[in-house]
Order: sequence, then C-alpha cells, then structure tokens
Amino acid sequence: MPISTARTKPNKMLFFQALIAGAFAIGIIAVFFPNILTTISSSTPNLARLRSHISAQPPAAIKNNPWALMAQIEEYADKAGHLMIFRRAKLDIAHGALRSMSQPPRVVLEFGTYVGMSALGWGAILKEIHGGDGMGVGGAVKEEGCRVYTFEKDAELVRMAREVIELAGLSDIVTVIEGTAGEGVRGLVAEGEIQPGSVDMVFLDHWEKYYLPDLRVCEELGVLRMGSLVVADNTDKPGAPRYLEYVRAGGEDGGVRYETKTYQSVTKRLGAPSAVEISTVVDLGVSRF
Ligand SMILES: C[S@@+](CC[C@H](N)C(=O)[O-])C[C@H]1O[C@@H](n2cnc3c(N)ncnc32)[C@H](O)[C@@H]1O
Repeated sequence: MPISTARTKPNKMLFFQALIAGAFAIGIIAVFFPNILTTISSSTPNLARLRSHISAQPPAAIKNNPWALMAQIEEYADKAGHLMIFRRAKLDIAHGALRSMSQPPRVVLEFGTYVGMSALGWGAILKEIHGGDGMGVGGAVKEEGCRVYTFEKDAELVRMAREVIELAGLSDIVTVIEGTAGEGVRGLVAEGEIQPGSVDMVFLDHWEKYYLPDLRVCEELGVLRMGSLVVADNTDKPGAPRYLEYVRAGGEDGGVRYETKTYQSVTKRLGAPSAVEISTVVDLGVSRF
C-alpha cells in the first residue's frame, strides 16, 4: 500500500504538469499559427456531420439549387463554427465584380475547393450571367464555354465537393481536380483544356503562402486576359503579405499589371470584418517566360 501511494503522487503531479504544459503549447500555437488550428479542426468528423446536415434537408429544397445548398452549408458552419468556407457575404462582393465585367466571365479557376461552397457560387453565377436561372437549370452555359475548374489536394474533400456539386446540378460546368493548384493549371494548359488568355477569374482560397507563387504560374502560362479578375480571400487574416505587396505594387514592371482594391465583409457569426482583395489585370506586359 505505501509503495503504491508513493508511486501515484509523483505520477499525478507529472500528469498535471504535462496538462499545463500542453495547454500552454496550444495557446502559443493558437496565437502564432492560427492556420494550423483551423486545419486541425476541419477534420473528418466535422465533414461527416456536414454531410448528415445536408442529407437531412428535404431533397426538393436543395437539389439543383446551389443557392439553397450554400445556405445550408453556411447554416451548418454557423452552428458548428469551424468550416473554412467562402461565405455568402464575400461571394456577393465577388458576384458584383463578375457581373460588372465588360466581357462576361466564362472561365473560372479556383485554388482550394474544400467542401465546394465557393465552387457552387461560381457555377451558379456563371449560369445566371449566361441566361440560366442560376439554379442549375437552363441557359446554354456549357455550350457557351462556361467552366469552373477547382483544385483540391485532399482526396476526401475532392469526393465530398463532387457530391455537393452533383447535388446542386452543376457538374456539367464545375470540375473538381485532385492535386495541387499550380500543377493542376499547368496540366490543363498542357492538355489544351485551357487556352492562353481565356481565364476570366482566378480565385485564390488555398493556403495563403501559395497565393503569389500560383498567381505567378498563371502569369507564366499566359492564361489571363485584359480585364481578368484575381480574387484573393483572407488577405488580412491569416494574411498574405507577399501577395498583397505584389498586387498593390501593380505587379511586376514589364509583366502583367494589376489595379487592386480591398473589400471588407462582415458576417454575423465571425463578427469582425474580413478582407477579400480583388485585382484587375490592366496590362499583360511582355512575357518574361
Ligand atoms: C479555405 S479552404 C477553401 C474553401 C473553399 N473555397 C470553400 O469556399 O468551400 C482551403 C482548401 O485549400 C486546399 N489546399 C491547400 N493548399 C492547396 C494547394 N496547393 N492546391 C490545392 N488545394 C490546396 C486545402 O486542402 C483546403 O481544402
């Protein structure tokens, strides 16, 4: 008996010391690497719950109706609190920019699919602009060359996004491509699926450290045109300082040049404003490559 008591006390102390050290370490990570926690919290059980939430909706309410499906995904995010989706408030800002393009947009590249929230948005907006009802029905959008190519490196998310896009009736124009964004775009150009100067909008919503390198890939491949939009999410937080510096400097001398503007959106759940940067190609420059 005395032996076991003597053993338990230091063990208990060690346990509590480890607990305090662990909590401290998590605090440090949360302050300095907020991205990491977002990534950890978006793990599989949460996706399974989102799936159940979607399945629990009356099919007639969401089938072939991307806007209703987006509303359900956002409703789930409001309750569960940790989906890294491009919320409707920001989508509306981008929608306004797409609607006011002098040459109506047809081809969208999206970097970072996740559960397919923003991909639904781009598909619905293209259908609306090109005469469909924006609900997955009508309009000669496919025949008119409307396409959304969205890239996701996580195989499970690819499966989930494909299901969501199918449910919304958008799989005729929205293609989810598994793999890293930069390599994916190179592949599409090599296959002749994307022509030089044919991309109307690039949406950057993967990890912020890739924003600038992957925009440079698009420049190198010559897929942008005069008036193309480059929309980048969360440029303030977690933040994309090198990217912002680049577009705010107007791009590179002699290369593709941009005019850029920062928009702030406020969502009910997140409370604080969050930035989205919209840059317009104003000069294609002389390709260095
Ligand atoms: C913020 S989420 C995208 C949210 C999505 N646009 C939406 O609204 O639902 C970022 C996603 O980018 C993916 N990702 C990160 N780096 C990537 C890369 N280099 N290429 C492709 N996907 C990447 C992550 O796996 C994650 O699913």
